Amino acid sequence: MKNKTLAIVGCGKLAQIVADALTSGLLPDYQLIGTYSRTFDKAEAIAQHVNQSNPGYTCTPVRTMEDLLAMKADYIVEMASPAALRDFALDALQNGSSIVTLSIGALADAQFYEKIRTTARENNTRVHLASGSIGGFDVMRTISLMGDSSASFRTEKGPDSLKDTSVYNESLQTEQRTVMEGNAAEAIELFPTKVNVAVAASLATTGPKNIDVAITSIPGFVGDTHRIHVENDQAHARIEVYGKTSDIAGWSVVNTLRNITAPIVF
Ligand SMILES: NC(=O)C1=CN([C@@H]2O[C@H](COP(=O)(O)OP(=O)(O)OC[C@H]3O[C@@H](n4cnc5c(N)ncnc54)[C@H](OP(=O)(O)O)[C@@H]3O)[C@@H](O)[C@H]2O)C=CC1
Ligand SMILES: O=C([O-])CC(=O)C(=O)O
Repeated sequence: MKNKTLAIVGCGKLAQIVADALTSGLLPDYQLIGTYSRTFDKAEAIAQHVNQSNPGYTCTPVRTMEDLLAMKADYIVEMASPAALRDFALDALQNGSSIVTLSIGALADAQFYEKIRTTARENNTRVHLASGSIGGFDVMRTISLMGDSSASFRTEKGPDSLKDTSVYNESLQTEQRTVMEGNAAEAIELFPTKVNVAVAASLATTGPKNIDVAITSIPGFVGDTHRIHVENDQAHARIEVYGKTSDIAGWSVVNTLRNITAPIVF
């Protein structure tokens, strides 16, 4: 039975994975009621896709964020960018919509994080951080809860995925190089849409300014490998996730939505 309403912000590649999960029956508890994207045609394409797959289904593409908020969906799935999450999240939470987000980088800003936390609590809404291209939040949180811990985050990627960034130059096509070293707050500043995972791991462990982050470019490498290491004097965990594409991040949204309504929760 469809007892939760859903809206999507950001109708790109990963939104298509969620739309396909809806039409293939993997999200039976949700009714997609609205879509919004910077480019209206993309919001329309996702809405048409779900409407056509199920006669009688009504998902409405909208032209503004205000129109989407007015739908008061139970859950808004954000798959646009950290900047987009910053723009609408507080209004959505005040308006009674909970959020499932992939653009966790926005929460590296401690003041924004705190505003989100208090607004969600005051309005009885929640923000679900999808595991995205990593995972293991449970063990990261558990070890961090136990007491003094340290955490590191290492990413290996191919040079092509850095092409639209300030660290890119042609020499990366032939030379392996660590293009960024610092913490997660610095990483998301340098790569505003590409290292949500580093911020997510930091929030689950020692915080954006206290996790040691390095990003290495490897010639010819396809996809991303993320390695997280968290430890205290009692426990020690290593999490390694390889994604050939970012599809795993779209699927993690499907998994998060299923967990929200599941009788047995992982
Ligand atoms: N946590 C994680 O592991 C991961 C997180 N991500 C996050 O997910 C986001 C989406 O990824 P992906 O689907 O691959 O990217 P795409 O570029 O394919 O899709 C993003 C869509 O969002 C739209 N959009 C961008 N900004 C806004 C805005 N302010 N308001 C409304 N719509 C907007 C885009 O614009 P338009 O409609 O004009 O095309 C585009 O259609 C990434 O930007 C990143 O922040 C991605 C991968 C992994
Ligand atoms: O897909 C990935 O490997 C990571 C990514 O884009 C992000 O964290 O935003």
